[in-house]
Amino acid sequence: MRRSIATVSLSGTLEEKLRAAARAGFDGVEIFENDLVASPLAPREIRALASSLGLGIDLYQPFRDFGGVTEEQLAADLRRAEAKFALMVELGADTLLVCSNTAPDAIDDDALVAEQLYRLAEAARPYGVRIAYEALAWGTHVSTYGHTWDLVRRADHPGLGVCLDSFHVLSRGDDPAGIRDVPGDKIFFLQLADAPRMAMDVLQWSRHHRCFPGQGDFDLAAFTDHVLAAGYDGPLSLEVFNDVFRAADTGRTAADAHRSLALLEDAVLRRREENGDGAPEQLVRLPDPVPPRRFAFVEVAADTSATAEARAVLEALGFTHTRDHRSKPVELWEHGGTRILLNATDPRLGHTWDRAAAITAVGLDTDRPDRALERAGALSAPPLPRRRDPAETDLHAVAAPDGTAVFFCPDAGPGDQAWLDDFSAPAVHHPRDEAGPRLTGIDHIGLHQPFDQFDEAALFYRSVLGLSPSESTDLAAPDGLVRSRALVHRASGLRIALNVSVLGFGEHTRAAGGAQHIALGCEDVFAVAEAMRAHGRPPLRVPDNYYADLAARTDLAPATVERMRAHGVLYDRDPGTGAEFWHCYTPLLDGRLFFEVVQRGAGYEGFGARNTPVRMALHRAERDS
Ligand SMILES: O=C(O)c1ccc(O)c(O)c1
Ligand SMILES: [Mg+2]
Repeated sequence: MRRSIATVSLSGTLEEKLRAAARAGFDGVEIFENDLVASPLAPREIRALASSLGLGIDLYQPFRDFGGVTEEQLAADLRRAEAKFALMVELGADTLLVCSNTAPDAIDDDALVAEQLYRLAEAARPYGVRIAYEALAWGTHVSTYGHTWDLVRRADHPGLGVCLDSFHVLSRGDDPAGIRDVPGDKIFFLQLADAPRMAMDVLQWSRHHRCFPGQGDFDLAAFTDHVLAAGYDGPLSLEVFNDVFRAADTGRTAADAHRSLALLEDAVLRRREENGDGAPEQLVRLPDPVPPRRFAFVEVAADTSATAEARAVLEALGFTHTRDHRSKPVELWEHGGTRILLNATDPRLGHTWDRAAAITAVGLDTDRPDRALERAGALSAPPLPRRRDPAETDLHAVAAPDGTAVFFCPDAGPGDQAWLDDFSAPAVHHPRDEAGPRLTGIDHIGLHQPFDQFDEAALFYRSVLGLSPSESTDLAAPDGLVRSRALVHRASGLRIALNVSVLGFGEHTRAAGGAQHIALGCEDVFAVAEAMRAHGRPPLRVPDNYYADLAARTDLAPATVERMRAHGVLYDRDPGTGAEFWHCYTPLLDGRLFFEVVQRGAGYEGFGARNTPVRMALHRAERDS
């Protein structure tokens, strides 16, 4: 379908916004009055610029506080409207969004509002302008789409219809299914915004926390499906008021926005097919997601100064340096099927990331790397150019928003990873099942995100890899709130945890790229901790206070708590199922990266988040010492 975006959703000047929207692939824009008023460009020049960029101006907005006013006020409003209609003719915009009245003294009289809307539509007619009437969730008397439709029906003017905005409908908990009863040709415009669930004043929620579809908690596929079922075939237009996007890079946000609509269209299409409803042909299908099976590897870049320590820690965790890359200074470290690549000298080798990061790449075992790449491309994540020798495996990779390279590794079954041939034959022969504690694989990775890329990153992993996001939680770190959100592939158990400093500053921002981590699964966390100690790299020591609290709030036996204390093992339990979780941490490597060792009891789905503030305080103390 036609894809549009309101200029309020992007940072920058009007001109920058238009250019970014066009570059991201949008067909049209909603022009916000503020953006136009502040622009040095004349309306005709804006129209010409938009047109040269291939953008239509699908809507002009907002026209506020109309309807339910005195006759005297109405005269002033109609005069104000005439000026906007004339402006819209210059702009080449034919739809004006009129918001429901939010003035405290608005008159609660439907007959009066309907009559005034009729007069407005009648005044717009000579200009070729139509009126799309939108219920703001905080409108004084008109706050629901059902009410706007009543009024529009009552006014009965061909140039008057409703504008549906998903935020205003879903934030109030209104049932969107009733939209199906509105005639499609009376739905003049559709605005889409998602939002995280928040218990707060709806105006503040709307003005600061909207996000793109797929980034929040609303079911926008169902919402959009209702609107299409009503017969609407106009633009899908994003209208997102968001404090972070207002400050973020315009081009990135536009690309993120466009990706969200591609994902939404695909979700609506699949939903309609599942329900046996016909899918309108304007809906574009994405290539199916290719489920990742497991982490093939995680690549860690360590500055030369940190490589010796990185090696020592990997050894203490039970890894063996088995092979070297044939053309790059990359070491392969293995423990059974768990693999870490240590990029020992040049962290930027062959990749294009633009910021120092401890985890520079992840490899995912996938059935069909070609299809995974195709889906990524359809979601505006183009293949990453790579330097490689002709003889080397042509691994497909895309860049995540923070620059982490995501490799799709062909996986024809255990032991058949072609990319391993790019490494020397094993230098030393290692028996497959060494004595010592067993790691069971990479349980998850934790990627700290730049302040303005958190929602974008979550949508990237969700859409490109088909992972399911959890709700985000805020954790009180020693120098600021850290927001955390997990993305999980339910069938394979592949997990990625994203973190961000909520206010954009704090220890994790000062340290280049923030602290990232690799969590290794095991069957016996105490045995791994013991082996780490034996190798001179014991887990971080956890304060006694933690264990005193643990003993007080759980029924763990004193001897068990003492054993945890002795090994630096932390604990969590799912309050619902009682499933348990044990974990311990290494110190920070190079101030940027740590390893975690986790033991998941059956059915435990979390990450021990309640212990994260303790861990952050420990790492901070260590860094400051
Ligand atoms: O927050 C507002 O005032 C506002 C204005 C125009 C809209 O379309 C909207 O959804 C909200
Ligand atoms: Mg709106």
